Amino acid sequence: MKANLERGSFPTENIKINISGSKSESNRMLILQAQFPNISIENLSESDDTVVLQQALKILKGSVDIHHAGTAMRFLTAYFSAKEGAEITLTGSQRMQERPIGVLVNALKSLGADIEYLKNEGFPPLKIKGKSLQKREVNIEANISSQYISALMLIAPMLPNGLKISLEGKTTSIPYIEMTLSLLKNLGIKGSFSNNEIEISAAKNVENTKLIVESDWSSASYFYSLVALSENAEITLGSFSEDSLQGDAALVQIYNSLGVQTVFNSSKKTISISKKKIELPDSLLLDLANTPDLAQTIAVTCFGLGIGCKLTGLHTLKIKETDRLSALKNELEKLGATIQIDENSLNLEIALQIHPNKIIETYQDHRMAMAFAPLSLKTNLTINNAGVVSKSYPAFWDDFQKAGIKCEIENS
Ligand SMILES: O=C(O)C1=C[C@@H](OP(=O)(O)O)[C@@H](O)[C@H](O)C1
Ligand SMILES: C=C(OP(=O)(O)O)C(=O)O
Repeated sequence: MKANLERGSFPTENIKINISGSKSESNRMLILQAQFPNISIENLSESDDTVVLQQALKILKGSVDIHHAGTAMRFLTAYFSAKEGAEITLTGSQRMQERPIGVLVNALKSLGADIEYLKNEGFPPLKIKGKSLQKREVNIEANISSQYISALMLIAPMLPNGLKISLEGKTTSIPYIEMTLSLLKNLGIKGSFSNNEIEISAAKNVENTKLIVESDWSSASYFYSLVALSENAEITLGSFSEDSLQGDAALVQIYNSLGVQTVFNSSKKTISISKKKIELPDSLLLDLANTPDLAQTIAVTCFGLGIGCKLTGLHTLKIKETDRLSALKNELEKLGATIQIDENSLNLEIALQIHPNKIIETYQDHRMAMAFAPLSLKTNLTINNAGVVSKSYPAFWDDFQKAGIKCEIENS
């Protein structure tokens, strides 16, 4: 499937788009609901990553293919390890088999888990035999992926004595750890996170609780980019609130410096984002270690605006759906950008023009497709394998068209 995007101006009248639930919140809540079936969940994410996790939680024995879903892979590895009677082979896409999981597997093994590598040491597929994990203390390297830490936190209530997790090195993607802690606390489970130490209590049951998933701020980023690249547009997005659990709500501040103003309507749970005329910086300097999923959106917005950016804290990007730093460099260069990357940063220079009619490759990464789409306000472009968006945002192309973007979807 290809998306052919025709250069067009984004209309100024108010458009309302409802974005589905956050995949990060949804996938945590599903793991908690598997432990506490009296929890109900509203506004669950429609993402492939959530659907695949929900399906996997229905079985206790057999084989599960979680495709490209990182959180599902990491959370299920921990969950099945601690689930007595589980006998599961956990595998995923070719790329998933290249995304490291050794740090989490070692931590679980040190707690007593029975996990075997079926191909390469340190990587999926895994064979897991669930059992009661008796130990209560674990050390883990914290600078590779916060998902390993959230995975341990999510199973802590299942352990007889809860869990004390000591984090080693510089912790990355911290807001995702805080999100996990907040969700546990919402259920009345005791927990704390300070000075590189996390403690979570055991819990046999929790009160009947309705959890409402806030919509996905990472998905909202593509509309922020659209508004930033427009002449004069306003768009209303639901359902969002000012006290989000998602670190990517940092968009509000980041895009403010790119000329996008956000107004919260707390009674309707919506945000209205609109273009305001400001003097743009020549170059934007940002550390994205807390918000790695925004890196592609921001780099492409800066390129489209004709400003530079220096983005740091990007050391986790190489092990995501693709090597996102190389993918960004390749595709932005096609469009005329001058860009340097290293292990953890990206430097984009000011571009004076954008080459038209280019074909953007997506590297099986949903965020490559969605991050480049708003550039259609500046040039004609084609996005290859545009269906990748379903990993986090299946309705993306429909919503994009609803927003007034001229887009022809070619099924091939
Ligand atoms: O816990 C989560 O829901 C996530 C954590 C982040 O990963 P890392 O901690 O690996 O950076 C983020 O990139 C991913 O999309 C979702
Ligand atoms: C990195 C991502 O997801 P995951 O690691 O869960 O596959 C993402 O959605 O950008």
